[in-house]
Amino acid sequence: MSAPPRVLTVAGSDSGGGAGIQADLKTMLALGVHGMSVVTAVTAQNSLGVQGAWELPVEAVRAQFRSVVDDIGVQAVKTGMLASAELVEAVAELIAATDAPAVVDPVGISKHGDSLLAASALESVRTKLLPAATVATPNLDEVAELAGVHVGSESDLREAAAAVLSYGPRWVLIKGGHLPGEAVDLLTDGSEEHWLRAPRHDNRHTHGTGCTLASAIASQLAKGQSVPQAVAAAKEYVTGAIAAGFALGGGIGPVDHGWALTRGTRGA
Ligand SMILES: Nc1ncnc2c1ncn2[C@@H]1O[C@H](COP(=O)(O)OP(=O)(O)OP(=O)(O)O)[C@@H](O)[C@H]1O
Ligand SMILES: Cc1ncc(CO)c(N)n1
Repeated sequence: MSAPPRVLTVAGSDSGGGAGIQADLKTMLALGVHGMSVVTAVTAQNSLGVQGAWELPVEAVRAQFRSVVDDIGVQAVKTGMLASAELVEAVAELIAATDAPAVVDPVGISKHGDSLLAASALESVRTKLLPAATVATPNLDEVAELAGVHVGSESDLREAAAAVLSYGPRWVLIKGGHLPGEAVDLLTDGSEEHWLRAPRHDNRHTHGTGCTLASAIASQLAKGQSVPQAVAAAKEYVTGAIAAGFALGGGIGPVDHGWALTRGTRGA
């Protein structure tokens, strides 16, 4: 049997299983690629928030990356929580030296407002990580932090995209998920523009949406799709996962990564 496309996530572990490395690997399984991981940090996390976070040494991150790339090879890379300036710079160097496309989710804070990136790392994200990205996928808080653009409505998304593109990613996907109304995102490379729209699901169980979307894009790129095709397919997948999100613990539950695999199989 031929091997499936291989996708590598470079991200933090979420002990609750809804975001981070765990969301990435589940998404990759659901989309038919072989998922692999470089762990950058370990978080103690659940539906209520982040109770603790510990970074791995930069050497451990480099070694994991080299082990995967030198032997197994990758068709796409996704980055998520990178925690510190030192890790951001090391990962930026590693992905810039790899031929595979890189989807960079510039994770800043969790849905509960817990910081997952040191303030001192923002400049390295702007000058080292974003230039190495094939697609950068900031949410509205990350656009404000990185580029100083405050998006209050859909009409501000173009300005936000232009500001992020000025740091050098090939494409940017601005996620308008935090705006009221339709869930609208803008994908552009500065010449083409693609507006992605989905109905807003009135479901508070949205832990892991951003990680899931970025991993889905990387999975579709690894299968050989173009960036606009990969983003459209990923948007469809994350919308289904949000619609099926479920309550766990006492706070915000996860999206359902397996929604398309398990329909009708969750009974007794
Ligand atoms: N309630 C919702 N209904 C439908 N789509 C949504 C909803 N909330 C977010 N989305 C979509 O989910 C995707 C992820 O966007 P979002 O803005 O939630 O990412 P994020 O803030 O980075 O997530 P995370 O919580 O993982 O950091 C986008 O395509 C967005 O439009
Ligand atoms: C480890 C990790 N990465 C990313 C997110 C995104 O919010 C999170 N909550 N936790």
